[in-house]
Amino acid sequence: MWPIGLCGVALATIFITHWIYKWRNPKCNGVLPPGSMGIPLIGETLELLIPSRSLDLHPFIKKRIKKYGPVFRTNLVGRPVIITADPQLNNYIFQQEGKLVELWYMDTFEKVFGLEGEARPNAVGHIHKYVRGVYLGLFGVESLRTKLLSEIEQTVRTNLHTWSTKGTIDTKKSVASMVAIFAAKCQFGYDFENSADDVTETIYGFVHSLMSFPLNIPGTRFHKCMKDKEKLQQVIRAKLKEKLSNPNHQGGTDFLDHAVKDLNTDFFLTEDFFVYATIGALFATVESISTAITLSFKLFAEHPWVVEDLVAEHEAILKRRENKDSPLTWDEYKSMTVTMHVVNEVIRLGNVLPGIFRKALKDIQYNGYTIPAGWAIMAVTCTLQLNPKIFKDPLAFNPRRWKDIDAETASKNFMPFGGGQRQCAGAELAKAFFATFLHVLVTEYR
Ligand code: HEM
Repeated sequence: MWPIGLCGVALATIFITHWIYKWRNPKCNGVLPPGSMGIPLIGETLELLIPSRSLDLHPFIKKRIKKYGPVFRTNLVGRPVIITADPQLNNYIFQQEGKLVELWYMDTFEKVFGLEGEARPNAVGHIHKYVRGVYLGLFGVESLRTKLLSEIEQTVRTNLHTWSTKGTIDTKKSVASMVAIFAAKCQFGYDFENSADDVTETIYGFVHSLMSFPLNIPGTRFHKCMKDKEKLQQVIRAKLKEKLSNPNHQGGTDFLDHAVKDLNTDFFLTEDFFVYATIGALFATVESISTAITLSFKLFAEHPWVVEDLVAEHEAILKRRENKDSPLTWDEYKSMTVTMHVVNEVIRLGNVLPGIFRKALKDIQYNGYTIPAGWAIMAVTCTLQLNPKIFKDPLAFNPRRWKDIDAETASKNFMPFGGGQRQCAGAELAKAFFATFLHVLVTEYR
């Protein structure tokens, strides 16, 4: 019996050793960038998930750039990944959409946002064209000018008033709820004031817990996130059904109104597609804007002179108005130079999107290294924004620096909204929301 047992143990040891060797030395038709694949199954995920309390690059990335250079390999949640903080390679990758690379999200995100199959909302080609067109129509400059700017102002005024009646607020949660009220209204027609159910709590729960370890068992943060997502799906689906069953439905301007008009007119335009795309838009809006505004509170507390600059600009706007109580106009918004410098500076330091993900469709050669087909690529663009040659003393919060940065330098060295075909479709909305928030804050409150 003993010899058989020993043989079994020996075979298992050989198998495991071979498996670990293959894990650490993945196959490649060339030379892989340097790096480590971490421990089997989870790779180096845990280190990246530890939140960073600094405005600097995440320690996971910083440590590895120092050790391996700006392009290195790793493994995240069981996926081989190339991380690049090399601006030249990043730009090249953004231009290769649909050719050498395609959009890719972590497997968790794929499940959460329905990014699987031929009809996924993040597909390339005409699906992307349709989705992008809808987003830009809903949140682009024209929509902001004619409709959304005043809706943002109203939402901000109501929420700031509520905050002012409380002793203290949890900033991130309160800002996220404020953005969620606006987003739910303009994306799926949810009327917060006249609804019994508070969907903003559900949106916050979903958004807040998504960046956690994807372990879906009761008691985990991720499990709560999935429960909130299911509830959100039900609310959006019910809203869609309500619109579809209303024979008198007049074409409105939210995401679901597009669904009513376009449902089943192409193979991908299903109910599921619209529900997932709405959830994706909610996440993109709430998480990004609330992170930036929350950070601004901390930075303002440490730099009161920035608030003084803002007050001067906004009081001048009020002075120029005939009626001080009239709503913010598009021309006034467009005149906010100091405010836009503050918005840029907070977003520069905010690192709102730590990485942009793609998947290599073919082997990619770069500087003697090969990125193998099938591997994920995480492009880290915030190294550009922290480049001391362009942004002197890069970790200092100094909105006045933007006075000396011309448009061309900014376009090459400031890419918080990404680049290429996938450049952020909500950038104008994010800036307008932030600026309107600052307008109400500094003119009405101390
Ligand atoms: C400070 C705020 C924001 C930042 C820093 C930001 C950043 C980004 C970045 C870097 C990308 C490119 C992703 C990629 O290439 O894979 C992106 C794409 C996108 N963002 Fe934003 N975003 C912000 C706010 C918003 C808002 C408010 C929305 C509202 C809907 C939004 C919607 C989108 C969409 C739909 C895309 C995909 C565009 C496409 O694939 O054509 N973002 N964003």
